[in-house]
Amino acid sequence: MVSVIFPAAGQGRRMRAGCNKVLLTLGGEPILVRTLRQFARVPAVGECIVVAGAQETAEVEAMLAAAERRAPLPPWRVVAGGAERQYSVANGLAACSKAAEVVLVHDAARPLIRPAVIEAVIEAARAHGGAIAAVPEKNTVKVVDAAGVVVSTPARSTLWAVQTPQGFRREILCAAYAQAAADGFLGTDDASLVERLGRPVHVVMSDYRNLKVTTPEDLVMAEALLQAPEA
Ligand SMILES: Nc1ccn([C@@H]2O[C@H](COP(=O)(O)OP(=O)(O)OP(=O)(O)O)[C@@H](O)[C@H]2O)c(=O)n1
Ligand SMILES: C[C@](O)(CO)[C@H](O)COP(=O)(O)O
Repeated sequence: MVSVIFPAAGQGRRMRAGCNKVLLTLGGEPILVRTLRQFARVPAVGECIVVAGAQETAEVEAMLAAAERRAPLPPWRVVAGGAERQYSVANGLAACSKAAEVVLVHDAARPLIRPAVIEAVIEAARAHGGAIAAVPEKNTVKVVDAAGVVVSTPARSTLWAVQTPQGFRREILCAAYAQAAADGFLGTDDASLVERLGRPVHVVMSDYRNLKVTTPEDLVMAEALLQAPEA
C-alpha cells in the first residue's frame, strides 16, 4: 500500500493572492483538489494525508468532501501543518498508516503531475528505497557568493531540477525525518533528509509540465498547459 502526503499548509506569499494558493481555482477546481485527482488515477494509492494550515483544516475538509461528491477520491484525511514545509511533512508522516510500504510526498501546488510519473516513482522507490521526480536542468546554473559574484559554474550535464513526488520506503523516510529533527536540519526537499543518511535516491524522468504553482505567472502557465495536449 502507498500513502501520499500532500503538504498544503503554506501561505502562498509569492502568489500574492491574499490566500493560500492551493485553494485558488485552476480549470474550474481548487488546485489542491486537482492535485488529488491525479493520484486517484493510480490504483496503488491507498491513502492521502492532506496537511493543511492549522486555521484551514475545516475549510479543506469541506472542500475535499464536496469534491468527493463530484467524483471519487482515494481515502483521505486532513492533519494540521507547521511553520515550514518540512514540519508539515513530519506531521503528515506521523499520521500515515503503518501498513504503508512506500510513502510519497507531493506538493499540493503541483497539480499537473502525470499518473505515469507517479507510478514510476512508486516503482523506483520500491526497488531502491528512494526516488524523486526530476527533469534535466535547461538553464546554466551558477554558484554565487553573498556579494553577488559568481563562484563557479557546475557542469549542466550533472544538474537536475527536482520536483515531487518524492517516494521512499516508509521506514527510511521515518528515520530520515527523525535524524533531521535530532540534528535541527532543515532541508528544502524530502530527499535531502534521506541523502544525509547515506541512502541512495534515484532520479525518475518527469516532465516540464509538472510545475510548482508559485508565482502569478505559474498560474497562467498552468491554465494554458491544462488546455495543451500532452507531448
Ligand atoms: N509551512 C508550510 C509551507 C509550505 N507547505 C506546502 O509545501 C508546498 C511547496 O511550498 P511552496 O510552493 O513554497 O508554498 P508556499 O509556502 O505556500 O509559498 P510561499 O513560499 O510563496 O509562501 C506547497 O504545497 C505548500 O502548501 C506546507 O505544507 N507547509
Ligand atoms: C520539494 C520541492 O518542490 C522540490 O522542488 C521544493 O524544494 C519545495 O520548495 P519550496 O520553497 O517549499 O517551494
